[in-house]
Amino acid sequence: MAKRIVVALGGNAILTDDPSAQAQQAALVTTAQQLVGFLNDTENQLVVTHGNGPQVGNLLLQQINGGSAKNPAMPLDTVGGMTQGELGFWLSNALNKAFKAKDITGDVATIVTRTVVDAADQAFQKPTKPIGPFYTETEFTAIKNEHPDWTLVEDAGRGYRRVVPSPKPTSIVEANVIKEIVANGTTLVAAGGGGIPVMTKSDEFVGVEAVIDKDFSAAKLAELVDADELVILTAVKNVYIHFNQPEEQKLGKIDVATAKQYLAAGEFAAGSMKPKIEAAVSFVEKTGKRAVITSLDNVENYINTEDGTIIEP
Ligand SMILES: Nc1ncnc2c1ncn2[C@@H]1O[C@H](COP(=O)(O)OP(=O)(O)O)[C@@H](O)[C@H]1O
Ligand SMILES: NC(=O)OP(=O)(O)O
Repeated sequence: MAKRIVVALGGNAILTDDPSAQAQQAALVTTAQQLVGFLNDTENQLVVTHGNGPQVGNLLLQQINGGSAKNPAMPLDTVGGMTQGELGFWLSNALNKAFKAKDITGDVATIVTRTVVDAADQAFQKPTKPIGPFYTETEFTAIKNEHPDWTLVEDAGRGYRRVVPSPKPTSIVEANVIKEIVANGTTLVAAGGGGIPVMTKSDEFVGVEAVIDKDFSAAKLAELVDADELVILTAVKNVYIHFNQPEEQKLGKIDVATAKQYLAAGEFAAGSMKPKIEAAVSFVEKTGKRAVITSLDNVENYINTEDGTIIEP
């Protein structure tokens, strides 16, 4: 049966060890070859969202370091929009290439997307979203002096990283347009980097300096475009409980109540698997449809065998 699918792409879909434009585009070519598996059923409709944490942080640094009075650094929301263009361009090219290789007809497009957030969101008081590069201890000290207003955190023994507020999406401005376009069979890249955060002020949209979690935006978008399935693609084929412990246990098909129990029991790491489960739970509860968490490498296998972590109503 034909499905409308919203996919959220994790960092490993785009960025390898090499942050050059060439390497990121090469990674996306492979990613797109895997993504088009979702179009094996030619009636399926596909919307792809993606992260932008490394890209938005890197681009912001280029702005700050290269800025001048005549060529000022742009604010974070605008830089987020710039990464939608950057990654949407690369991903559109990669999808067109994969379509050609598999004789898939249809158009590909990227839509600059604004995601509405709430000014009262507590996330503005506590930055949590890592962006840009990792810093060594020495770099950390220098950067703290240079940018005393930045919040930097230690990230799982891998170094220090700047963090910015990551409010929850309450709505997506372009959702109706996205729904209309995807319903007509165009494969869309949308809400990249979680969407550009905006608030409404006096009936106008204004940008907000934040980076929204793409898994939450994907869930919100999937809900608003009446998707049949939310697919969150990351580096692991399955979600685990007791992850990385001797008694770790792979999760296959589970119901949403069980997912919520595991969430409450603290089974999923904050900043990595927890937001994915929360996003999946939100979509399943709001729509009665299912959400899937699996790896890019497993897309074909998931489509054929339903192997992966599936959260059902
Ligand atoms: N309970 C868990 N089950 C599976 N993976 C987990 C779990 N907790 C943390 N992880 C880690 O979370 C990672 C996914 O989060 P992250 O790398 O932030 O996602 P993204 O793909 O969006 O960049 C997995 O690759 C895995 O290493
Ligand atoms: N915006 C966002 O969630 O980006 P990452 O997935 O790259 O952190």
